[in-house]
Amino acid sequence: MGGEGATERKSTASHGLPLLHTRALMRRTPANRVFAVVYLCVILALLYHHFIALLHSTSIVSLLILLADAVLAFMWVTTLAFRMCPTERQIFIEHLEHYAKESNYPGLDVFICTADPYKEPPIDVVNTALSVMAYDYPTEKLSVYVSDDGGSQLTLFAFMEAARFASHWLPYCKKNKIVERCPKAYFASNPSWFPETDQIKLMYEKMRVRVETAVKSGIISHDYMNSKQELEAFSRWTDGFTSQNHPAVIQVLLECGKDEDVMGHTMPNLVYVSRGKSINLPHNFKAGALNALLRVSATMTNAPVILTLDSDMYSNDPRTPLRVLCYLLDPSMDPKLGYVQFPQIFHGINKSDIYGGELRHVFQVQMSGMDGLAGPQHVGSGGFFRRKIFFGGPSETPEMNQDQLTSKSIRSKEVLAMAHQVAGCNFENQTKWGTKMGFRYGSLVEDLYTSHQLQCEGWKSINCKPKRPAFLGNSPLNLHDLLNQTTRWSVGLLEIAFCKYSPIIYGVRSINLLSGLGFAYYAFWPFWSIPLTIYAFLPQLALLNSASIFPQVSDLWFFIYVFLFLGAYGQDYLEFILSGGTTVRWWNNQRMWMMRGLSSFSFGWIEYFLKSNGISTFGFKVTSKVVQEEQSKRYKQGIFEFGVASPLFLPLTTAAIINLASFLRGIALVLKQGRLEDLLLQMLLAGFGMVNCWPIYEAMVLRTDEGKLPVKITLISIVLAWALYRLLASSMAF
Ligand SMILES: O=c1ccn([C@@H]2O[C@H](COP(=O)(O)OP(=O)(O)O[C@H]3O[C@H](CO)[C@@H](O)[C@H](O)[C@H]3O)[C@@H](O)[C@H]2O)c(=O)[nH]1
Ligand SMILES: [Mn+2]
Repeated sequence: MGGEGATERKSTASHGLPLLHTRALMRRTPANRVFAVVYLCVILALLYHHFIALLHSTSIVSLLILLADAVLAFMWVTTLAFRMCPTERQIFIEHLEHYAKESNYPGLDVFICTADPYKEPPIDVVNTALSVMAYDYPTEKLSVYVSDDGGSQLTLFAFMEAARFASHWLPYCKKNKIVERCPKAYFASNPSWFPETDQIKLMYEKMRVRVETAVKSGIISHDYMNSKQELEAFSRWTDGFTSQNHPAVIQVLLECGKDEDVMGHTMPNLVYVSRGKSINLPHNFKAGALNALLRVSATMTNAPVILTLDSDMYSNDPRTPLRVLCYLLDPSMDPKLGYVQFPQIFHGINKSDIYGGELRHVFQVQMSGMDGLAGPQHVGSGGFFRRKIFFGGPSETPEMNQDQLTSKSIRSKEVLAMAHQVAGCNFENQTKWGTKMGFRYGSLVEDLYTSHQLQCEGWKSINCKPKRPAFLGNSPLNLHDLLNQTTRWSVGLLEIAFCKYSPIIYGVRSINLLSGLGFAYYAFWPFWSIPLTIYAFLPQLALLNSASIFPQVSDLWFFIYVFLFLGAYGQDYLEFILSGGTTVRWWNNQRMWMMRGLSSFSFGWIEYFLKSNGISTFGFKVTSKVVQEEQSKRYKQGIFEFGVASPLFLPLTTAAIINLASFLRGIALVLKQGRLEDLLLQMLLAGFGMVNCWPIYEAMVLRTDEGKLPVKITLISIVLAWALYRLLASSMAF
């Protein structure tokens, strides 16, 4: 919301220099606070009503409804974190020159993670790397480290190609002041033409074809190797080498001060790292990869500032590091500031965002809310950290000494030997890595888990939300991938909710009450499945059995229900729209919230129990960034993609059938017995469910394309729906 906040009038800081940044509470804050008080009173009244009703007669139905409403009330309380102090900030990059010369800028080490050359095409990872290598930042201060958890020669090969192309691309961008520095995005955007444009485009295309051909065929032609050194690099893929079991491979592809671009300027460092892995040792997924990079980079450049990026999150603005400096170089900044977080913003999402993939609430609304407290959580990508925050709390960590770094070449034997040692699979044994140091182990959602613990140690963070997105990434463009991703998150979030650092116990005490609640909101995300499942099935099953379970229209409590529903939905809608969203996207977003609730969150619970009891090992399944053409066509048209016979769809289809059947039954009851008064709420609910389920009915009966719902799933869910109906009818629940 540009300009919503009343920005501070003051234009100079107390030391007389022009301000680097300002902050202000959003204008909606007082309204949010008043509404919260009113809403809280109504929630309490409803819970009191339930409680009294329970004293008179206890049934499974009344207990379940109480449970659902209690969880809803709890989740509402946690959202206070986002609504009490929503904050906006402004940055003045043009004032930076008053504070520091370029030569005094801190070093910046960029970490890019990739894990699978078939799900994350190496050419895309290369694009991400090129986009940050071309940052408007002093080149000698910039290093890019790529972590390849797939341990793949294909990725190394792609980066050798990238290093060569970079020597043309970087000077081209800087000379022509290109804003779009991710080559793929640049060439797709119909760029303005410069004398060298055609030539550069041809080079890019050649590189792309070589890399893609290598990935397709699995063969890396030696004809492309320019030096003996490059050839030798591949000799480390010996016979026993697998992605899960191999020694560390580190290859310096570009060295600052040694390698030059075609104009004779130095290049930034570019280092390929595939940390050592052993099938007998846990590797802790992305958190493990990032910790290996923390150590490897410490042996080489040890920059005081670190940027983490996912393989698909390319830079969309070359001046992003300067924005961060506006905070880090401000002498009046709170020394506890540990990291600056940019929201994740996605490209390629269809107009109506059918899968709610933009996560607008998280990135555009809630992070601004947390910004007014101790600061937003880290979201895995687009976080600029002070390196020292990974080594202790703000009071324990002095500024790191940069002089200890030798001036040795990062290609020297000593440095490389050290780097290989710290990237080995055994290095972390009996150390504090993952517990007190680096990214923390113990949750599949390592970003939330780590940032929560960092804030508990006293570190603070800032949300940076420039108009032009700093980074652009991929969101799953297929329903099954999206539900799988949410299931993984659910497992990781429950690991946080139930660990000894649970935000609801530890966080609320260590950070502050509201921030703790904000972290709890995410950790307890899978809890949405409880009220959503109850409200998607119970009133409808009661309706099928002709039983009324809600107050009559003439009853005051009827209006309480209506107020609570409209109040929550209305506020949610307003926040979505005020942050720049559209009504259609909001509608789809709430639909996906229900779908996630019924499917992913519930499966997340199951996986979590299996995992925590040692029955199964649920790992980090990387989301695929490749989509088939037909699928992508349907996605662009806004058609839901089912296609596979996945159990993840079963709760959705079963709910769709039950809501439809109960709505029809309700109509019959109204027509035959005139029972609109006592069944209205249930009918409204079933009707609302039906409208939301429309794409499911379509996929069940109307569609013939590959993305329709497999008949098997429809049949199983009919049986399930029937069984549920019979079960409840016979259990005398009503
Ligand atoms: O063993 C692994 C698994 C994954 N990754 C990397 O982790 C990143 C995120 O993986 P992705 O499959 O894209 O997961 P998402 O669910 O899309 O990621 C979101 O959720 C993750 C936590 O679950 C965060 O780490 C991410 O930053 C956040 O974007 C990618 O760059 C992967 O290469 C690894 O490096 N090693
Ligand atoms: Mn991702």
